Amino acid sequence: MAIQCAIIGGSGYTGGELLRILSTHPGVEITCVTSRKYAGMPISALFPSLRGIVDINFEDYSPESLKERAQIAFTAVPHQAAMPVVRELLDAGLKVIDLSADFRLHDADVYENWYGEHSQKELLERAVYGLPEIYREKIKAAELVANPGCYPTSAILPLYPILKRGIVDSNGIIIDSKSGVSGAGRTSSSAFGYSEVNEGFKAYKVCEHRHTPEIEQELSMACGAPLTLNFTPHLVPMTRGILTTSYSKLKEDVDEQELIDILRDFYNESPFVRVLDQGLFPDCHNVRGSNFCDIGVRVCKRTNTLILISAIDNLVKGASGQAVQNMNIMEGLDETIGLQSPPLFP
Ligand SMILES: NC(=O)C1=CN([C@@H]2O[C@H](COP(=O)(O)OP(=O)(O)OC[C@H]3O[C@@H](n4cnc5c(N)ncnc54)[C@H](OP(=O)(O)O)[C@@H]3O)[C@@H](O)[C@H]2O)C=CC1
Ligand SMILES: CC(=O)N[C@@H](CCC(=O)OP(=O)(O)O)C(=O)O
Repeated sequence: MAIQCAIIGGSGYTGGELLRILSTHPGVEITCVTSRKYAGMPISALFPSLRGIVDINFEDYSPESLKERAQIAFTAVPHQAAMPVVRELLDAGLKVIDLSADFRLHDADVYENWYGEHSQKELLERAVYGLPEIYREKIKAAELVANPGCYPTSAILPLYPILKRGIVDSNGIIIDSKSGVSGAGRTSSSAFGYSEVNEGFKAYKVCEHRHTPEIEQELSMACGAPLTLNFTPHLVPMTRGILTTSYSKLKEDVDEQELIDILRDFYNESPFVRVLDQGLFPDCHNVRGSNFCDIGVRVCKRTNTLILISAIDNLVKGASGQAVQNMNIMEGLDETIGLQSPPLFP
C-alpha cells in the first residue's frame, strides 16, 4: 500500500519541490497539501508546472483531519512556526520530517541564542538530525527527523570524514559558501528581487549566520571535541545551487588521491555523494535538480591547506530531496526511490 503523505506549507519553494519529487515516487500518495493563503485553490494555480500531475487543492491545516489520511508529514514552514505544528502532528500519530531549523540543534540554549524561544524543548531529544550519510541507522527508527539546513549539508558532507580521521586541525576552519536566491524562500523580501540580485554578488550575515552553530554541532561530533569555525555565506544571481569551499590546515602529509580514497570509502554506501576524480571540481550545473552532492579535493602544498569544494542543489539535497531520502529510510524503502532522475544540464 502507498505511504500517505501530507505537506504542511506546500505553497513555498521547498513545498513545491516536495510535490515535484513525490509526484513521481512510486510508493507514495500525496493526500494533503496545506496553505493558509491558498486553501481551496488547485495546486496548479501556484505551480503551473504540476498541471495534470498533482491535481488536488490546497487545504487548511488541521492535524485532527490528518490522523486517518496520512502516516507521514513534511513540515515546510519557517522556523518558529514549525515547532507547534510538529508537536501537533506527532500527537496525532504521524511521523514528521521537519524542513525548518527548529529541531536541528540538540542544545536548546544554542537554539535560543540564534533563533529565539523554543516552545517544544522536550522534543529536541526525540529528533534525529536527518543527514542520511551519517545518521542512516538512527533515521530508520525516528519519528521526528530534523532535515538539515542547505548550507550545513554542503559544508558537513566533505569535512565530516576528514575531521573524523583527524587529518586536519579542527581549529581555524574557514567555510565560504555561495547560494542561489531560492535559498531565501518564495516569500522572501524585495531584497531578493531580480534587479536587486541580478549582476550582483555579496556576502551577508558575516560572522552571524544561523547555520554556523548547526555546522559546528555536527563537525564537533566528527572530531569528538567542540570546535568553532568561520562561515561566510554569499548570495549569487542564480536560482538554485550552493557551492561551498572550505579551508583547513593539514596535520599530516597526505596527497589528494589518499584523501579522495578516504572520502570514497566513507561514502561507499551513499549513492548521492559523488567524490570527483583528482583535478576535477564541482559545478552547480552538474547537480541542478538532483539529490547529488559533488565533492572535489585539492591540497595546497605551499600553504599546507586542504581545500574541499562541494556543490548541491539547495532545494533538493539541501531540502526536499534530502527530506524524501529520509522518508524512504524511515519507511524501510531503498533510499534512492523517487530521487533517481539525473541532474538537469545546463
Ligand atoms: N529554500 C531553501 O533552499 C531551503 C529552505 N529550508 C527551510 O524550509 C522551510 C520552508 O522554506 P521555503 O519553502 O524556502 O519557504 P517559502 O517562503 O518558499 O515557503 C514557506 C511556506 O510556509 C508557509 N508559512 C509561512 N509562514 C507560516 C506560518 N507562520 N505558519 C504556517 N505556515 C507558514 C507559507 O505558506 P502560506 O503562506 O501559503 O500558508 C509558505 O508557502 C523553512 O523553514 C526554510 O528555512 C531548508 C533548507 C533549504
Ligand atoms: C540565500 C538565502 O537567503 N539562504 C537562506 C538559507 C536559510 C534556510 O534555508 O533556512 P534553514 O535554516 O531552514 O535551512 C539564508 O541564508 O537565510
